[in-house]
Amino acid sequence: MLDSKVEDLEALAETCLETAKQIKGYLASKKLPQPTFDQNGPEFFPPVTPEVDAARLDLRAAAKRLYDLAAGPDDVLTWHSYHCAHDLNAFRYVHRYNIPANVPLKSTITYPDLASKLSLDPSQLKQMLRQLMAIHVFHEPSPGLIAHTASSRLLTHWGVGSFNHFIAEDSFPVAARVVDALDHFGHGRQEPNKAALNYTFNTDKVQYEWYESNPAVRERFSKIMTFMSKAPVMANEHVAKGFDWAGLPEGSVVVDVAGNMGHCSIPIAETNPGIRIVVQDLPKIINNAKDPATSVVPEHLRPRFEFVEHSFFEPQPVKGAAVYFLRMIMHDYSDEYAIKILRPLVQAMSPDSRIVLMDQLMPSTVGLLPYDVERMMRTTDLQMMALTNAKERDEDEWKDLVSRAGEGLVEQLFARTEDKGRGKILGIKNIQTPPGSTLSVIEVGFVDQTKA
Ligand SMILES: C[S@@+](CC[C@H](N)C(=O)[O-])C[C@H]1O[C@@H](n2cnc3c(N)ncnc32)[C@H](O)[C@@H]1O
Repeated sequence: MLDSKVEDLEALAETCLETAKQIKGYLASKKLPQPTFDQNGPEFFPPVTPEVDAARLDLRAAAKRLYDLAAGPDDVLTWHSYHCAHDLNAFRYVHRYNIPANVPLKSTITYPDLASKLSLDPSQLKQMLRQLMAIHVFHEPSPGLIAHTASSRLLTHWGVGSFNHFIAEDSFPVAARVVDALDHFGHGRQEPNKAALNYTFNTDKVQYEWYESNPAVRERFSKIMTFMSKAPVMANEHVAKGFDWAGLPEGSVVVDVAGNMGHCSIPIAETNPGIRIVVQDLPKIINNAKDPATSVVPEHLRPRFEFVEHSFFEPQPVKGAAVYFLRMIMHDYSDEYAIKILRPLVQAMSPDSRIVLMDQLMPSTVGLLPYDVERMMRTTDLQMMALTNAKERDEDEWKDLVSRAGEGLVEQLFARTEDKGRGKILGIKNIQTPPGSTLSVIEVGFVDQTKA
């Protein structure tokens, strides 16, 4: 990984050259296409070896640092921020008026023709699209003619397009109101319905309830979730690798708490034939999950899956499960509410039950992770604040959360054991980050206080 302290222009340029050669050479040796902005190029960077992936991360980090140093200290404060604000605005315009689908894929269109097709003002259309052309989204093969690039073509992709649409239309206005929301509701509020989303849309509903009453947003969000669960950094396959599922006794029950359609438990069930899965979620989701027409669980696994309506704020009906598994749930909630979700689980646990959390593990400071990985994690952290007053957590924050969730409950649970649970607390037993995953697997159970 590129040393986050390197500032020497030549050293950075050398990293760029070395890694560029490594990547180009690898792609050529595998007869894979070279990166291009051309609309006929590949939609996504092809899957490569972990070494080439690491070279890509170094190249991006070095090139970005080189760019920033060459630009000077004022640029990030002035032009960079200026560009970001208006790029997002232009993306919003592009989605609002369905421009990507109306630019021909194999030919070009003039500004007046596209404007007349969509009842837009040709001059404003040109202003907006030319802003995006600077970042390789649409281009003009000759003056006045609009054509797609690889990126603008992807705006019509079900997953990437929905992601970009959600950022521009649904997140950008909310992000702009975070500070206003803090002023309005007060700093450090824990309630998930006193966040910037609530301030922006003047609603008391929490994020998911609000999406329920806005089908277009819900649709975009659910497409993003599906798309992200296929993205290599968040792929379901990592679930099977981060915890010793095979070490659970035959017939063990794993409760996938707020497991949506049960997609994350598929790799667990697939690789561990002795495990039964109970997927819990809200009624509408469970209806879809159960329905063979919409189920995502392969038919041969269905006999080992049970789908149950259950709100995680209520007492947990499955007692003494081997594992209570929560993927991407804690990061939706502030500490106060995350504890309200964890405590019913602790009350249902037996002494050897575990809670397995799968979420981001934030680095303890900045610069410890590859630049782009850290950027993704920090931006997600702020997105959580904007949506529900929540956050991503580092190891100390996870430890603190977990031990508070167990306070006062451990003694009752161990009442029938010889040592009465003396000196035990709910704590972290292990943390693993599967290679290539931005989510870590945090194993929680009863541990000796002295070892926590
Ligand atoms: C970010 S998704 C995570 C889904 C799944 N665990 C995954 O990793 O893909 C959050 C899930 O929490 C569910 N949810 C929201 N509020 C809930 C509640 N009170 N009780 C149970 N599930 C809830 C949503 O329906 C959604 O399926």
